[in-house]
Amino acid sequence: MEQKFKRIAVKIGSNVLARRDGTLDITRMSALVDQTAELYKAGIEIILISSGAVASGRSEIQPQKKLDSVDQRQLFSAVGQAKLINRYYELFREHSIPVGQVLTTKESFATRRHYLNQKNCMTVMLENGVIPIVNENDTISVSELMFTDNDELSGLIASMMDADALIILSNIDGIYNGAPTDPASSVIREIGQGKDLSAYIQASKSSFGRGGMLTKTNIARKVADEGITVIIANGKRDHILVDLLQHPDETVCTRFLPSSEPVSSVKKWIAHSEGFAKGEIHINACATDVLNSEKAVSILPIGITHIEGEFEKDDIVRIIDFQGKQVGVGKANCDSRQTLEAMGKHGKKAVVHYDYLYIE
Ligand SMILES: Nc1ncnc2c1ncn2[C@@H]1O[C@H](COP(=O)(O)OP(=O)(O)O)[C@@H](O)[C@H]1O
Ligand SMILES: N[C@@H](CCC(=O)OP(=O)(O)O)C(=O)O
Repeated sequence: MEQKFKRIAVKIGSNVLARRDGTLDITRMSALVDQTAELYKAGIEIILISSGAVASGRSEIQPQKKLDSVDQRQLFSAVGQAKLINRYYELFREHSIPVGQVLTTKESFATRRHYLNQKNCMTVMLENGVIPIVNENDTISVSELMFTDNDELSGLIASMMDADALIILSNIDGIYNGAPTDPASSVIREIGQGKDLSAYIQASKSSFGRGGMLTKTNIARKVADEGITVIIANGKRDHILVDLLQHPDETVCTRFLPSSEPVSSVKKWIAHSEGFAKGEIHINACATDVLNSEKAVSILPIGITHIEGEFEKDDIVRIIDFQGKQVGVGKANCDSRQTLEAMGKHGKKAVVHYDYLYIE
């Protein structure tokens, strides 16, 4: 087998694992496990991000009274995740491959300490030949602080674990250049950097999914910009995983071409931490120009016009240009009070150092 990728993250969407009636499609799951085992035995390190907890719990339990959406998610995922991981455990055991469960929440990515702790957990699993099977801990996730869907989670995991590729398996062959149901539409096979896809994406999403194609494309672009190949393919197609790696040219999918410029590990974390930003740093036209140039520059007080919000040193802040457009995300080198004091002055230390600045 061609070994272009040494480490891959594979996201298996709810719709790949759920049948039309919401029950777990064991045949599909078993086929995907067989393929994962084949790749594993060929020496590829694999991290699975698997949805399906809510979908598999739904068919297991009939609530006594009508439940609101939060109660439903908590109840179904508590029951369903146990069922899901048990299935994976049994199916991988037939290949003598150990697996481990990693349940996480969005907040666990907020601080660098938590982030590195999770990274360490999965690194030690991979070093010991264990396949991590990751899902959101839906039982304790707070609605406002949930991942948009598991596409977002899979992007974070691929980035955190420095994967060479992220394969997102959905119930569709890739991104169509029109409505997927329109016979005139076809799958876009390759997407280069900076391509705007918004005109193609329909608001529709599949029956058990949470995010839809728009989140998939946004995440895919961001992750590819960090130098990771992203592939969107149909998890319901037989042999898809192995085909994608063995016969990439003949296998229908959408491939986001990765940036050739490497992004440091800490910048990857910052790039995905935007949701935790505590404040905004507004910069003037001159600072915007320098930031957009090829040069490696930090945000200095002289280029700052004003700030929004209160932040501490090491908090995540958004960088806003003179036209009000967000141009980046960074880790503050000082708190908001010190920034206000230094703002507009020459010869002061950087408010966001280049090493902790991710330009979009
Ligand atoms: N241009 C497009 N190309 C492909 N799929 C699209 C497009 N626009 C909208 N979609 C919808 O996105 C769905 C897949 O996203 P989603 O429901 O989030 O799946 P998953 O549960 O696998 O994450 C497809 O089933 C399709 O209905
Ligand atoms: N954590 C949830 C997955 C929710 C979700 O957004 O799934 P998906 O539509 O596959 O990205 C579950 O296991 O049911």
